Amino acid sequence: MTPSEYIKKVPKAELHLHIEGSFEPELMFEIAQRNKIEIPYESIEELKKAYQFGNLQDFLDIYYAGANVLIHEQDFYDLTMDYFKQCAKENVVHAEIMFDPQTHTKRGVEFSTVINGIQRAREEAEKQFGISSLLIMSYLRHLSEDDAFETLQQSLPYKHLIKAVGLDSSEKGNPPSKFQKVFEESIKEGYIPVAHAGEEGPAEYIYEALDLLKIVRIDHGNNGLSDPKLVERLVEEKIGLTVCPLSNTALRNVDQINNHPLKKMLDLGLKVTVNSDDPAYFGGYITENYLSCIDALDLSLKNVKQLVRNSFEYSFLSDKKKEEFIAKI
Ligand code: HPA
Ligand SMILES: [Zn+2]
Repeated sequence: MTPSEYIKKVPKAELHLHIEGSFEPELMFEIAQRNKIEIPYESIEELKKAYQFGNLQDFLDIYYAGANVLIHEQDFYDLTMDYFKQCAKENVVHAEIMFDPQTHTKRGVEFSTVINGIQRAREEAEKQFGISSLLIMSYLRHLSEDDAFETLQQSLPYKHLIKAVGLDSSEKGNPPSKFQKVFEESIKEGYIPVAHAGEEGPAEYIYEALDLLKIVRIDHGNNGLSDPKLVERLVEEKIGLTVCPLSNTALRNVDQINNHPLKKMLDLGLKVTVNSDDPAYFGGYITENYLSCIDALDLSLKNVKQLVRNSFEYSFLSDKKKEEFIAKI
């Protein structure tokens, strides 16, 4: 079997997916219409043409604007259900989904509206497709730590539905150290800590995420490669890295897919996984991310099997569940 044939069929897990980043233009237009919200594009085609990004901030501006049309519980259900339908098509059997409450609460949408819509879709996906999932509540790092504390408070009635906390949005100038206290408190509440680090920011931010936020998995982490001592530590401490190849090229953190460091990271013994990040904006869901790398980096079947295995190994599933899934790959 070729690596491409294998990846299309094998059951896999996705560990880095922003639900707001899976908002396809078709659904965005539909929801905008039913909520009577104007979007500044004439058509789906015109909107898609705007998806040209020079950096992370260019993307975030469009991503937050797109999320503006999400108002009702049903909107969050539809958004999440669309993602699960795609998972079912691609044989993604487990998904660890990030959501950004502040993107919505800042606009006056209740925390409960967001999480109830997402939760209903999770239950439906489990029932309809047998897909397992968990939630990572991500704090927006361009906002203040006090703001993140408020979000932590709002989440507490729903603690049983949320597995982990994350840190996303504009990385440069918003180091992990800014959120040390809220992560400490989040851990006390029982949330597992993860953070975006080393996507655009320096290796120093990865050290901060490890040492100050006590994170157990890093989202992206590419820029850690600039520091051999850090690489050694990440390997030794078995820190999972949720790498997102098509995101990296779309946001110009990597100039072209042929130069993506995924293979190098694997060869160094880093615990890398492949993920889609914001698939509606970056040109492909998880299978497409794998296929691009298989093609451009000439990944072997052994490489791809390792990546799929890592996607379960570095998930937040119980050891028993991990074993059950890994037995099927
Ligand atoms: O790729 C990303 N990076 C940082 N923050 C984000 N929020 C959504 N997607 C991203
Ligand atoms: Zn991300």
